[in-house]
Amino acid sequence: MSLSGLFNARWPGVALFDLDGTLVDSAPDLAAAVDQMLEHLGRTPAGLDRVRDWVGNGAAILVRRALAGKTNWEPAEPKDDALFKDALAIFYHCYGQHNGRHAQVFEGVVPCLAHLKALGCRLGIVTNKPDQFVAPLLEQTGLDQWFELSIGGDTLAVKKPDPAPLLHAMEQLGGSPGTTVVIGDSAADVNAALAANIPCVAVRYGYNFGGSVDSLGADAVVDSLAELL
Ligand SMILES: O=C(O)COP(=O)(O)O
Ligand SMILES: [Mg+2]
Repeated sequence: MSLSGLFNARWPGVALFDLDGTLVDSAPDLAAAVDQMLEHLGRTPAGLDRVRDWVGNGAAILVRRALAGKTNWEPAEPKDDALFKDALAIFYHCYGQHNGRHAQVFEGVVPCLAHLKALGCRLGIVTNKPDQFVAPLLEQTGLDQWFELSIGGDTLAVKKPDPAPLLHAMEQLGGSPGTTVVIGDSAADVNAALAANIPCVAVRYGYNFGGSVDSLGADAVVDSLAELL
């Protein structure tokens, strides 16, 4: 379906946005916190380019990947559990200090949100970022004014790619699969949208674990949210 076809059939409806890698380039702050955690544990820092590829499945998996030094982390041995718990606690502490410091709203985001709002759409965020970091980041970046609802990584018992957070947000905002669109940057978003049977737009400028978003099965793929205008 064309982009305009996808949207004209749905608006005014509900738009559910991913946060990290879609609305906000938060990887510099996440990388600073991951590297501080690794250094605290006596390990070599991973650096922004690697950490960017580890973002999108929530903080626990980000920390697992950082400890393993790779995206496809192996399930931890039982002996690693204490290390993982320590590492996660250190990460939360460090990210609490870095969250929002260098984060930038991506180009095209604000005009898109303004346009959808003017059409009467109801806007929500569905992110895997831990709940406690979501509101501070939205306030810091000024994005809080646009959204009626945000679902964080621990609002429900499951995260994307499980469809439940999208379905929950859609229902809260009075939408249905026929009047809702998901906008995200990674396989977690596209797979959640496919499982929820909600159309999905993928952005190319985000993280997506270092891979291309073109073949994930999104209904449309864009280089900027300004293309949705
Ligand atoms: O914390 C993360 O993994 C990022 O979450 P998001 O891409 O779902 O916003
Ligand atoms: Mg994302």
